Amino acid sequence: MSLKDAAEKVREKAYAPYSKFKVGAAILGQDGQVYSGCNVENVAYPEGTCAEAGAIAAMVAAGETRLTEVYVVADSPFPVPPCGGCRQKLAEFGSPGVVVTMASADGIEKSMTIGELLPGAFGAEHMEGN
Ligand SMILES: O=c1ccn([C@H]2C[C@H](O)[C@@H](CO)O2)c(=O)[nH]1
Ligand SMILES: [Zn+2]
Repeated sequence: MSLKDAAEKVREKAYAPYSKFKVGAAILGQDGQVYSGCNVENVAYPEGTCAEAGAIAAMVAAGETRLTEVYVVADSPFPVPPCGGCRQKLAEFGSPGVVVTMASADGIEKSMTIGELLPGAFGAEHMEGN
């Protein structure tokens, strides 16, 4: 299944009774497998998790820790970029050149790399010597 199809399919499973904003994310692992996740909200609002985090958790649980492509879709009039926390999470497992495609519900797409989404990222190199 394509990343687009996987993201659209998992978006239908999103649990978003509070924001009513359903998001689906699919990532391609270096192993060639597609991993997907949706946002899962909670009545204690800060405990909700993003779609990207769910997809990353599925990938790591399957034993893969590198991602090579990302697709995110939301029920929005225009493509929605990952939140700040998800940018950092994506940067943990993907190189700066990895392309993140964001899509609106009616198929408008915008692509940016992880490096563009998170310039000047905090990384392991900043902790050298510790
Ligand atoms: O890239 C994004 C942006 C938002 N959300 C979720 C979090 C929350 O459940 C809802 C509204 O912010 O959308 C994601 O899953 N991914
Ligand atoms: Zn997020």
